[in-house]
Amino acid sequence: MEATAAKPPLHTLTFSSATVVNRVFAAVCSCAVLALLYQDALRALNSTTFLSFSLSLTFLFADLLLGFMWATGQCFRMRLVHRHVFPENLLKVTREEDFPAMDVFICTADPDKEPPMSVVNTALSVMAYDYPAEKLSVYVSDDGGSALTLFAFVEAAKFGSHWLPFCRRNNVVERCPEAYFRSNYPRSNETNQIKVMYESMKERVENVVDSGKVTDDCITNEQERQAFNKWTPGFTRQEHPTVVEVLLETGKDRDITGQSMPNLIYVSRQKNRTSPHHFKAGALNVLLRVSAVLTNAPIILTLDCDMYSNDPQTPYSMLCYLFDTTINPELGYVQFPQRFHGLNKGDIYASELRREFLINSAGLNGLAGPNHVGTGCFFSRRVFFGGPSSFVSPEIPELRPDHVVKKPIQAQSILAMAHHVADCKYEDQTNWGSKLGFRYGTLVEDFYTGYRLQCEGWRSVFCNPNRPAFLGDAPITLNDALNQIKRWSVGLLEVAFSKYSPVTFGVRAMGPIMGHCYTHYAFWPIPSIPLTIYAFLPQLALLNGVSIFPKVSDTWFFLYTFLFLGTYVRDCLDFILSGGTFQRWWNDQRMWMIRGVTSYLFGSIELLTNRLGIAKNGFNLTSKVLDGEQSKRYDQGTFEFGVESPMFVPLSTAAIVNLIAFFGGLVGVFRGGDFDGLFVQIFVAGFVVVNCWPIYEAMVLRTDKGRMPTKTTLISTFLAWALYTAASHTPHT
Ligand SMILES: O=c1ccn([C@@H]2O[C@H](COP(=O)(O)OP(=O)(O)O[C@H]3O[C@H](CO)[C@@H](O)[C@H](O)[C@H]3O)[C@@H](O)[C@H]2O)c(=O)[nH]1
Ligand SMILES: [Mn+2]
Repeated sequence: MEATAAKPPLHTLTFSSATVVNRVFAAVCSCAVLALLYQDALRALNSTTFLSFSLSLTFLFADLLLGFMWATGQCFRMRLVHRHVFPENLLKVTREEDFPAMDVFICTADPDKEPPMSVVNTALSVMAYDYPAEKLSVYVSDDGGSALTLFAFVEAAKFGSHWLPFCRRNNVVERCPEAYFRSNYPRSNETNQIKVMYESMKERVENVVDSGKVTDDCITNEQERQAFNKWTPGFTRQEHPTVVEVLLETGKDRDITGQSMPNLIYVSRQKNRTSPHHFKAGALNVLLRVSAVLTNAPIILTLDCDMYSNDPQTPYSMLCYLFDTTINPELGYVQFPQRFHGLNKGDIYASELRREFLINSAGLNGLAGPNHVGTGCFFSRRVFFGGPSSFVSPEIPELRPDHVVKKPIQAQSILAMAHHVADCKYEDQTNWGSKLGFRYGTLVEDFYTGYRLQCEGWRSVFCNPNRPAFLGDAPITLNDALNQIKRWSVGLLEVAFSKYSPVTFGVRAMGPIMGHCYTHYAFWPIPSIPLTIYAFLPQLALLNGVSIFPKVSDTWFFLYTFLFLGTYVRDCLDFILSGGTFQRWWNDQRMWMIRGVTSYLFGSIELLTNRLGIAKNGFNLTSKVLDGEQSKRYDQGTFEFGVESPMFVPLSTAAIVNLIAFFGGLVGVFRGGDFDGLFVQIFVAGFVVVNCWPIYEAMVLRTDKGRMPTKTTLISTFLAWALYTAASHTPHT
């Protein structure tokens, strides 16, 4: 200890005094929630009619679920800490020669939804890291099996030999070329030259992508020809052999100044229709094995194809945790948050997911560490082979994390082995996906894998520097945004209802606090039930003059007010104190309600149909293509409906029912109705109406292509009418 004390710190940890406030608040609110449930139960017991009995029971159930989500959500706030890293001290305690080697994994799956140029930009941004090039390898996994993507990378390798030295020489911070040229970069001869070079590469790539094939005149040498020859006529996305192309080899390939380039390797694993490929988790496991054979770096960085590096110094921050001797040897991964570029001012679709990606992750930082979010995460390779003290050996010694690669990556035997481990039958009868590597069985492989690693005893750290380490694309249409959340909902519920459910297995393995944090996420879509109930029932009752909540003059009314204000104000404060804006918070709470009757609901239904064996949906990629008109509307903060999505139906039905109920309720009260008894319902309907403004606009006022499709409006109006009719025929007594 004495010897290390003299060294400057790499990392500090301080406890936050907010923890005390959080605990007190949680205790007070818990009492209020219990009182609410008691009140619900009391009403059910005292009800005199069947209708009021079933209504009270329904609300008891809804409040129980909301209370459950609220309670598990408090676990994130039980031990707040601040961590700070000092990357500037790194070279004082260690030398660059001692940096560990690093393998970067970039996944892409479809050249139409994920433009190869954007994948290339991500790769270039990490190839240009301030990190010894001979220790850096970038692996690209192409699940789209596309010659177009390979072509883009052939071009990127050539451009990289200019780009990397350019960044170094000029100390460029934006090392993603597209972001650099978008920024206010200094204009000089040199920057103009590199820009011309970039633009011409971009044009070549985009021409090839538009034409859909790599023609002979695009190929410049024999090695390239051999690579593209693998795309024989029978080669399709679903059925093709493995392609491993070493595009750059460190030590051999040099940039224009003669410095070594990092390794750049294109991998498209073998696919056939009969073997399950397990989507991204499957792709990552292939990369784990291929990279083990080729380079076997002890550190692995995983990135989605759109998540480019926004800071060349990021590895330094990561190393501050890794080299800090005061940190647990059980540190398994360092997670950077998902952050996005191009969000509009109000972030109308709440794609920032501030609560999930920033607030909660920061909360977990004082516990066993944040959950894994699929991208921007530095892993120790060892975590994929069993717990800290229970090593699980892979089938062949070449894949062991301590295996040392002695041959150059282009050696015949090495490449042959790489092809072998990328075979689609390779995993049969092995532990891959269950005990080794990324775990299978859910559409949220990231969440599930991180969870299982933490259950095995690995810990993690959350690193959220002021300058975002990575930036990605967020969906710019409502339909895309809702579909993404729907996929997550299905995936999370798959975990929630599996034998490794956090409520049972997780709580046992990690203890109650961490276990309940994971429970909160696994059951993330559950508010769909209370939200759907609250979106329709009080309103339909209101239209029929039936009072279902306490009167304003009743003391229980204070409880409702306290809970509503308490949770809302609290949430808003959390949001703003973490750096968000009021407007974004408002849109965030709106999206929560919208998701409740769309993504969460459809996701839950989809899980149910999956389990019943009726249908099984795959991994629907989120589109990263920008349509000019859509982008424009998005930038103006206008909601994009446009397509006839089934999810829009319950959404607009709820919007219509609430509007009618609100005005119907007001009219009723003016005609001498029971204001005292109906106030809460009128308030709920009014609150929904205020939130639904963009929907009314899209249904009636707008004429652009992003308006609500007329068919959806008609169906929803009919459904609203049907609900109203059904409700008014329900016997009240
Ligand atoms: O069969 C597949 C499907 C997807 N991907 C890749 O997975 C990544 C994420 O896909 P995307 O459509 O962008 O989904 P998102 O919802 O934006 O991704 C979030 O959610 C996913 C789990 O649902 C995680 O894998 C991601 O890391 C996380 O960012 C992309 O790079 C894809 O290329 C594959 O490699 N193979
Ligand atoms: Mn994405």
